[in-house]
Amino acid sequence: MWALLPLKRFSEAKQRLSGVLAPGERRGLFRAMVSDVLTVLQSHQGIKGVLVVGQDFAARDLASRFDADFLSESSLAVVGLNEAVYAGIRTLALRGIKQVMVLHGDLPLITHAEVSELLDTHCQEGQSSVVTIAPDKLALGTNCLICPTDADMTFFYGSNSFAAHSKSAFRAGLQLQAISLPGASRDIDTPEDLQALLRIAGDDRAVNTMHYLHAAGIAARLRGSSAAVTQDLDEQYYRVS
Ligand SMILES: Nc1nc2c(ncn2[C@@H]2O[C@H](COP(=O)(O)OP(=O)(O)OP(=O)(O)O)[C@@H](O)[C@H]2O)c(=O)[nH]1
Ligand SMILES: O=C(O)[C@H](O)COP(=O)(O)O
Repeated sequence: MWALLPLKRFSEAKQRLSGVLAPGERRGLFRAMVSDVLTVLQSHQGIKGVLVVGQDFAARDLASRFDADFLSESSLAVVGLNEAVYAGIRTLALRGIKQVMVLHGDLPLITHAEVSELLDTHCQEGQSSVVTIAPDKLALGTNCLICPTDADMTFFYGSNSFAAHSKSAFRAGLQLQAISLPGASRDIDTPEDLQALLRIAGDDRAVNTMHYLHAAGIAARLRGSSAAVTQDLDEQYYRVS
């Protein structure tokens, strides 16, 4: 099992946080969140390697710091996230890697135990015919997805991608499993997500991200902001197949 981490140009990352973060802060936060994800992946025995598919030097640099392989999008004729994911999976397939976990860089709360749970769930169901998805907290997006690298999957990252990937798995003749993972379900897209992160992070979760948010003064600024309305969603555990 390899992990595939698509990363867009750092200067363009996290646009939805533009209202509360300066451009440099968005880059800094993105870098810290990706570092948290790479820390978990690199220390996990079940993940044999990580391939970063990226667009700029910042992504290449981060990949090399975490001993991940790097695939430059400029060397490929691809446009956008879905084509980048497809190209990354093809690259892994050509190397003889059979299974891939695609995940996003904005999941600083993902834990080692959650990766284990995702892998165990996927592996116990005959890996070659199953797609396993850990969606976001509203079960709309696709935060982590495991599939065989030779699966005939079309990718639909964007709005409502969880439903679209479920259909894609069905069309490819694969069984879909969905698993709710509290940390991995919390991608950090909006100011409200950042507020929630500041409330719930702790222990050994999101270490780089929390350090950055405090060091850059963002935590203090956001905590003082009365504008943000925060609403915690149930972190209820569910599993469907
Ligand atoms: N390699 C690659 N990764 C991408 C591309 N577009 C998005 N990503 C990555 O895919 C994940 C989801 O991306 P988006 O939701 O589009 O962007 P975001 O930066 O998380 O948030 P917004 O800018 O607020 O939309 C992030 O980890 C991005 O870095 C792309 O064109 N190429
Ligand atoms: O399909 C998805 O899950 C989205 O492309 C993920 O990105 P976001 O959660 O950062 O919007």
